[in-house]
Amino acid sequence: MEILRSIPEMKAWSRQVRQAGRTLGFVPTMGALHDGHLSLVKRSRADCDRTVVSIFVNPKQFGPGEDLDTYPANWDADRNLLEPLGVDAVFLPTRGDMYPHGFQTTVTVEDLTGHLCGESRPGFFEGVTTVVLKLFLIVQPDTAYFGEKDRQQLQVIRRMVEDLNVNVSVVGLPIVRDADGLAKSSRNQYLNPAQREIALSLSRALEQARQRIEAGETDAARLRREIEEKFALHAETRIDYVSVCNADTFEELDVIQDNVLVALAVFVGKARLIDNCLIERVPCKEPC
Ligand SMILES: Nc1ncnc2c1ncn2[C@@H]1O[C@H](COP(=O)(O)OP(=O)(O)OP(=O)(O)O)[C@@H](O)[C@H]1O
Ligand SMILES: CC(C)(CO)[C@@H](O)C(=O)[O-]
Ligand code: BAL
Repeated sequence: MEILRSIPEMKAWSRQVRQAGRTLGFVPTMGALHDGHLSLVKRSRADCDRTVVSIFVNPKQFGPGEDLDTYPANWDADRNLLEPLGVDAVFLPTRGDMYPHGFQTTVTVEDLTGHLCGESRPGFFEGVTTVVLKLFLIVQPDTAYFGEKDRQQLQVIRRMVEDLNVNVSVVGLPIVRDADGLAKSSRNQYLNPAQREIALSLSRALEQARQRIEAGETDAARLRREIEEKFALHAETRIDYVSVCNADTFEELDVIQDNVLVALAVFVGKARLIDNCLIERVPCKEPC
């Protein structure tokens, strides 16, 4: 497994892959890897001749007071997870190389970022799209892999790729969970055992919401309220948002309809956790 620490090294490696006529899959991450990341890597390995993973904790997507300085990092553990999977290269750029003195360009995707995480984390998606476009231009992959846990991020990146004619296919992959339902997340490392138990409320609330929708609930406001009430029970939780929205535009719904996303962001202790559930078809009210 090649360890590429500079942008010129990464570009040269990628050029060789392309010149040899091989396809290149890319998995961008912020490290502290878990089975969610590894599912993206495995899919890239299955689809592409070569796979590169980047690990870069991107300061531009963290707001003031967020956890940039404490974000979990463990390069040795990450390396031990990636090597046995047959990853060909890991790109580990430095902050100074990615954002040298004088850097002043930002990529903005407009409407899609006005909801959910974009609304509660101002500047977050500009940080994400700016770094992802930079990474795409440096790595020059054929295909890039992202998780549905960050569904809004996935759709924002798809929009950017479409709008800017970026020559990368974007693949979204399902949320990987622990056996008890908790969505894998690097920030789960912040949770103590009691908080981890409380964090299960996210996936449980989403599962109950799915059941309510499948049983015919159409009132989005009532469903939001029911979910919010579940979290009111826990002193250690603070809701960032509860959304019942269109899964592609992220506009809030009044009446639940096909392609609905129920999405949550909740602080458990200092960990801000997100999770979601997509329901493509809701039951018909009238005979259909
Ligand atoms: N549970 C998961 N299932 C599938 N993909 C995931 C999962 N968790 C993260 N990913 C994906 O891995 C990629 C890198 O994400 P990132 O490094 O931010 O990890 P994370 O666990 O989401 O971190 P955080 O705890 O900060 O939210 C993203 O495309 C993200 O959607
Ligand atoms: C896509 C990404 C690697 C950009 O920093 C990050 O937002 C993430 O890990 O989801
Ligand atoms: N997976 C999203 C990265 C972040 O929360 O900054």
